[in-house]
Amino acid sequence: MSLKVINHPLVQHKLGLLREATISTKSFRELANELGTLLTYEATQDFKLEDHMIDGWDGNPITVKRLLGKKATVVPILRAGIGMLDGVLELLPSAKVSVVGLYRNEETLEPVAYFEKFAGELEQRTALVIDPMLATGGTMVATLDMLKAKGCRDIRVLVLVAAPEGVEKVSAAHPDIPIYTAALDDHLNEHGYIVPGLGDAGDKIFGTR
Ligand SMILES: O=P(O)(O)OC[C@H]1O[C@H](OP(=O)(O)OP(=O)(O)O)[C@H](O)[C@@H]1O
Ligand SMILES: O=c1cc[nH]c(=O)[nH]1
Ligand SMILES: [Mg+2]
Repeated sequence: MSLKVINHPLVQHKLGLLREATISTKSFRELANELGTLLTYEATQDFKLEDHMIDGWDGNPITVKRLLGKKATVVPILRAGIGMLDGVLELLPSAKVSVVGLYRNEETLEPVAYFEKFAGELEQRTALVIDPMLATGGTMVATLDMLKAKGCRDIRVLVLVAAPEGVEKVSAAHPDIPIYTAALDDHLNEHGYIVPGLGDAGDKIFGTR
């Protein structure tokens, strides 16, 4: 299993603000995006660099670093993943966006897929899959299955909060894929919600609660 809980003070502070019961839609959106940026910083630590020659300020050539060829795609899982997208694109402004739509059946907790539109050349891209919540893990496993079926091999998962049940399910199905999260929470309640969690992230981001 490759689970990386990001204990950076800024991440933990913002996560604490996000858990507040009376948080406004505006604040939830801002914090979800800011955490998306910070998780992206962590999840791209192994991106490769190459040397590149440029003209420096004084007219002399200098060697600088630049990201090596391999391209990225950000994969928000509708709806709630959209709430982290702007934050991720802050650091990867040229990344293509591959959108998948899945919702969780409220009774069975099984994922239902209803949309997919992937960027091209997925086999050459690093995919950052974003969703605020990893609960039972059904939605994430279905998304990772879809990405691998399209040829994508380098995939990272970025979630704001993960439940142990979800981490186990994803790790069992896709042991090669690292999970970056701000928190590994305690458990799922009888409705499949993460405790302490955030509540319904989609409703909070879209103001539909
Ligand atoms: O790990 P799981 O048990 O599969 O649950 C996690 C999924 O549930 C939520 O989406 P939801 O079904 O509420 O859809 P929404 O984003 O449209 O609100 C959440 O954003 C994840 O996608
Ligand atoms: O805790 C949870 C679980 C699934 N979806 C959410 O939005 N929150
Ligand atoms: Mg929801």
